Amino acid sequence: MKTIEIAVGIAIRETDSMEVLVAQRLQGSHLAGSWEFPGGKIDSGESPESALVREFSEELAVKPTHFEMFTQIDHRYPEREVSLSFYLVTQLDGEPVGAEGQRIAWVNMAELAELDVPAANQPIIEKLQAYLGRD
Ligand SMILES: Nc1nc2c([nH]c(=O)n2[C@H]2C[C@H](O)[C@@H](COP(=O)(O)OP(=O)(O)OP(=O)(O)O)O2)c(=O)[nH]1
Ligand SMILES: [Mg+2]
Repeated sequence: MKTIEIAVGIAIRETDSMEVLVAQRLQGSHLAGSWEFPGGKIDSGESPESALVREFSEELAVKPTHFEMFTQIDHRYPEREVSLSFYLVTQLDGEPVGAEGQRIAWVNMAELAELDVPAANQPIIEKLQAYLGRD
C-alpha cells in the first residue's frame, strides 16, 4: 500500500486555558465526522511546511506565521496508510473559518479528550496533553 504523506497543524491559543483548533471532517471524506487538526496531503515536490501553509489557507483562510515540528507518526488504516507530520502553530495571521463548509472549534484539553478523533491522533493528543497541561 502506498503511504500518503500528510502535513497537519495544531494551532494553539491561550485564553482561560490552552486551546487547540479542530475541524470536523466532511461527509464523504475518509473518517467523515471525526475531529481532526487541519491539514492535508503534501503534493509531489512540495515541502511539508509549504503544504501546511497551503492547507491552512484552503481550509481555514488563515496564514500560519509561526510554527515548529511537534511529532511525526505513521498509521495504517484499513483503507490507507498515512504518514502524518504534526506542527505546533503558535501564531496565525487572520481569524480561522471553516472555508470548506466544515465545522471548526477551539477546544481545551478536557474538551479535546471527549471528541471523536482519527485513531492515529490518540497518541498525539496524549503527547499534547503532557506538553500543554491537562486543564
Ligand atoms: N488533516 C488531518 N488528517 C488526518 C489527521 N489524522 C489522520 O489520521 N488524518 C488522515 C485522514 C486522511 O486519511 C488523511 C488526510 O487526507 P485528506 O484526504 O483529508 O487530505 P486533503 O485535506 O488534502 O483532502 P483532499 O484534497 O484529498 O480532499 O490523514 C489529522 O489530525 N488531520
Ligand atoms: Mg484536509
